[in-house]
Amino acid sequence: MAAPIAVALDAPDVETASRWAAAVAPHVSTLKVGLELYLRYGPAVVEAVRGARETALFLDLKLHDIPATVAGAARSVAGLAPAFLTVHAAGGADMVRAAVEAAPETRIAAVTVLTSLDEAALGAVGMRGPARDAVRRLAVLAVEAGARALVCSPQEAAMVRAEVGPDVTLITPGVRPAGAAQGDQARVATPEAALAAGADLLVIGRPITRAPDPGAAAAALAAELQKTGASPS
Ligand SMILES: O=c1ccn([C@@H]2O[C@H](COP(=O)(O)O)[C@@H](O)[C@H]2O)c(=O)[nH]1
Repeated sequence: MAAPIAVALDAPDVETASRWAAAVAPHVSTLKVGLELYLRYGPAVVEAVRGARETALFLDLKLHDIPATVAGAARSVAGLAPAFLTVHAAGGADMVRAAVEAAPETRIAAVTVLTSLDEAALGAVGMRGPARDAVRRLAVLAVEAGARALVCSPQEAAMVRAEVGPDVTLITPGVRPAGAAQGDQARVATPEAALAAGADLLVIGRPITRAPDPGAAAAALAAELQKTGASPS
C-alpha cells in the first residue's frame, strides 16, 4: 500500500512538477498542487500532474474570503475532483460551511494555524496565547461547520485528534525526517512522530523534491514508515 504521504509539488514549472509526480507516485498516496503551480497554470496543471495515475489529488489553495466568494471558488475547482481542498479556518464558520456545501464530493480541509508560525509570529499578528490553543479553537469551529479534514502541525495532532474524534482526516505539514533542513517550518516533527500522534496524511515537500533523486527519497521514506510499523502495509 502507498505510504500516507502527500508530496508537495511546489515547482516553478509544470515540467518539473510532472517529473516529480511521475517519480514519487508509485510510493505515496497523494500528490499536492499548491499556489505556486495553480496560480501560474490553472486547472491544466492538475490534469498534467495527475496523468492517468490512481494517486489522490490534494488542491492546496487555502481559500480565505467572504463566504459567497469562497463558495464560488470551491465550485470552480470542484470539477477537477480533488480529494482535498484547503480553506483557512480563520475565515470563520460561515465561510467553511460555504465551501463544504459548494463542493460536496471534496473533503474540505480547514487549515488551523500555519506550520510556519511560531509563538512570536502568532503574537505579532495579534493571536495571544499558545499556538495549540488557537489550533484547538479553529479545529472545533471548522469541524462544527462541516469540514471533514483539518490541517495542523504534527505537534498538535494528538490534541486535535482527542478533540475532534476518529472520523476527521488529520493532515500534517511541518514534517521533517531526522536530519532534514527545517527551512521556514516552525512547528515540526518526524514522519514517525506525526503518525504516532494520530496524523492520517503527512505533507512532505522539499525533503523529497529537493533530494537528488525524489523517487528514491519517497521510496525510502515509505519503506522506513512501513518498517517502523507507522504506516499500513
Ligand atoms: O500549515 C501549513 C499548510 C500548508 N503547508 C504546505 O505544505 C507544504 C510543505 O512543504 P515543505 O517543503 O515540506 O515544507 C507546502 O506546500 C506548504 O504550502 C504548510 O507547510 N503548512
